Amino acid sequence: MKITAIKVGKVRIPLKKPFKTALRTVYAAEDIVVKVITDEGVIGFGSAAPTAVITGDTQGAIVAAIWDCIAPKIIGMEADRLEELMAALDGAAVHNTSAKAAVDIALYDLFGKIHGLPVYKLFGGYRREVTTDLTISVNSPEEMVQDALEAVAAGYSELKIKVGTDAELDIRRVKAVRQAVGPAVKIRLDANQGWKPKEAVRTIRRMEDLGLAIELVEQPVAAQDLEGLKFVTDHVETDILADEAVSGPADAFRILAMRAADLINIKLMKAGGLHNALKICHLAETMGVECMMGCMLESKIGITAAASFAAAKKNITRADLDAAVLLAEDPVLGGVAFDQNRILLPEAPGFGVEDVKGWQEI
Ligand SMILES: C[C@H](N)C(=O)N[C@H](CCC(=O)O)C(=O)O
Ligand SMILES: [Mg+2]
Repeated sequence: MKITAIKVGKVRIPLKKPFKTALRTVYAAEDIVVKVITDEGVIGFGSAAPTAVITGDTQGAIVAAIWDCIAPKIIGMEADRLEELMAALDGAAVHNTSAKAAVDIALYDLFGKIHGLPVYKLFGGYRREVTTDLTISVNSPEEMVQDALEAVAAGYSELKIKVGTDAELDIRRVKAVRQAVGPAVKIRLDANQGWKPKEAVRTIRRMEDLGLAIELVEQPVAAQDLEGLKFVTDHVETDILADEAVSGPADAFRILAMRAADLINIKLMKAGGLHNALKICHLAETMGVECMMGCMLESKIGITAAASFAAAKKNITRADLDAAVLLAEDPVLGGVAFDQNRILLPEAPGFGVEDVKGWQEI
């Protein structure tokens, strides 16, 4: 079965409320949706989330990379020659990880559909469901307490609290949330690069002294500052998770070799898709480092792909795959189902994605 066409479109999905981090404020997910089509009419669906402040990829850049570099390589290839397809994808351009992720996701969806296998089984089938946290945007302590209480009432037992705008205020934010939700709720923090290394150590140690029981702190310092990240990891008790510091397997290798972080956050948009996520996961497992599966602000296509991978692999012990529930609408037909904090994997072939409502071809 040959790949005969790649179609690219976009879909804009408003958020239930603004999503605020130390890096950006977002009001809508602006997904790029890709359809890889075969001569027998089978369609693989993929998607990309333009997150320029993290990956450098804008909507325009993603579309251009697919049209100019990836599509000319992929069209005409056999749809089930995955190894050759992934080599073509990686060789099509350097960087451009979101464009590669969109096509990689579509190719795995296609492969699963051709062979009648859900992708979570294809990658190892370790679990049939994944538990996700819910992210609390960085706001005033009062607003964050309100959001945290609503999240717990909605069934979330793990909260990812955004911090990183002001270390003193961050301590008050986390203290207020901990007091409000009680000791049973797991709290992880994401500073999105907002602190300097010594400031991060001071802040995390203060939280430790206050007994705030923080499970982990994600990306406390600038993405490129690996020495700073290691300094923080070496000087606090709390686990440190590398996010923006790890895009692809080569970054993961460097961080693992340096022992610069205790945990790694894999995201398909940073890694360039599932085939590179697999390399990161196995590198980390080899070094005894567990991974979280994370996401950008993306539609249920990307979340289904990420959840399929998280479910498949034993070494992925945490999931931050809440993007689809932060959206006010769900235009994707098929894919994962949500039951409070549980993400249930589809048993349909591929990712079980059938169509996307409101998809506008570019
Ligand atoms: C949506 C997810 N829970 C999350 O927080 N991801 C962020 C980046 C998302 C974005 O800015 O689009 C992260 O882990 O840093
Ligand atoms: Mg993060």
